[in-house]
Amino acid sequence: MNTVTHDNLPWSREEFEAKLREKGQGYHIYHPIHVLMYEGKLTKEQLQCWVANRYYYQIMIPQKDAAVMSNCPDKEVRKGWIHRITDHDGYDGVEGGIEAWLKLSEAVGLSRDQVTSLELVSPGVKFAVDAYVNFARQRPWQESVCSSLTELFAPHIHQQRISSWPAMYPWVKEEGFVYFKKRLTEARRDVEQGLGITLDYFSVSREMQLRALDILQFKLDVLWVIADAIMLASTKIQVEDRDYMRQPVIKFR
Ligand SMILES: O=C(O)c1cc(C(=O)O)c2c(n1)C(=O)C(=O)c1cc(C(=O)O)[nH]c1-2
Repeated sequence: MNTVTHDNLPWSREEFEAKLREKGQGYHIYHPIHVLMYEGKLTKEQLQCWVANRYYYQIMIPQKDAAVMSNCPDKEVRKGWIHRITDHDGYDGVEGGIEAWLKLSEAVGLSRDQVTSLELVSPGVKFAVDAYVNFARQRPWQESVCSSLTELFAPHIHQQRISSWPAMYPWVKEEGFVYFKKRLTEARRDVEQGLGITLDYFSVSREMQLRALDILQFKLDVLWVIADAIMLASTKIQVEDRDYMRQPVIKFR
């Protein structure tokens, strides 16, 4: 029989939320590629590589959210969740995030065709993004909701780009910032619903709360691996005296 001790009682909602927020220490804002980006140290080709690869994340997010909804029998939750799909896809003549990302692509000097063909997407990015979508397809919807909570930390990274890019990358056209500005409000609103569901569902036991922290770690890992893969795809690699020169933006297909 399990013994109930102080150590395995569930944390209070406040303590649990604080534990979730502490996970922000592992957010991809601290990944070298994002630090270099913020400091203005990426070349034009490297920034283009990041934009082209991140497009794959952008287009898969609505499919991920449709998977969450398809697993969720609760009408009220679905009513709150559905706008995540229209935020990205757009509706009734209103442009969504995917279109805004394509404008960002053009603002950094890429063509739409180059980006929408996905020919610049590295296999590592594809694997990582697909792992996130498959998680949402296969796991209970409350777990998928929890996995979206990296958005707790996203406004900070969007704000960093809005603040630093105009000075660091003055050649990026103004329209490029629309996406990041849009996400500032959208992410804050999304996280309210996601956090409420997570605190309710996982607070029944310490074991469940620890499971939530593991799920959030999985998502942090997805984002970290995406950043790793993009960094590798955009870096000149030298090993000993051999020069593994890759094109700044490489074609995989
Ligand atoms: O640019 C970023 O660093 C970043 C991070 C994240 C995130 O933390 O998952 C998202 C986004 N952007 C984003 O734009 C977005 O629409 C989004 C949706 C989700 C999600 O898990 O449902 N994360 C993110």
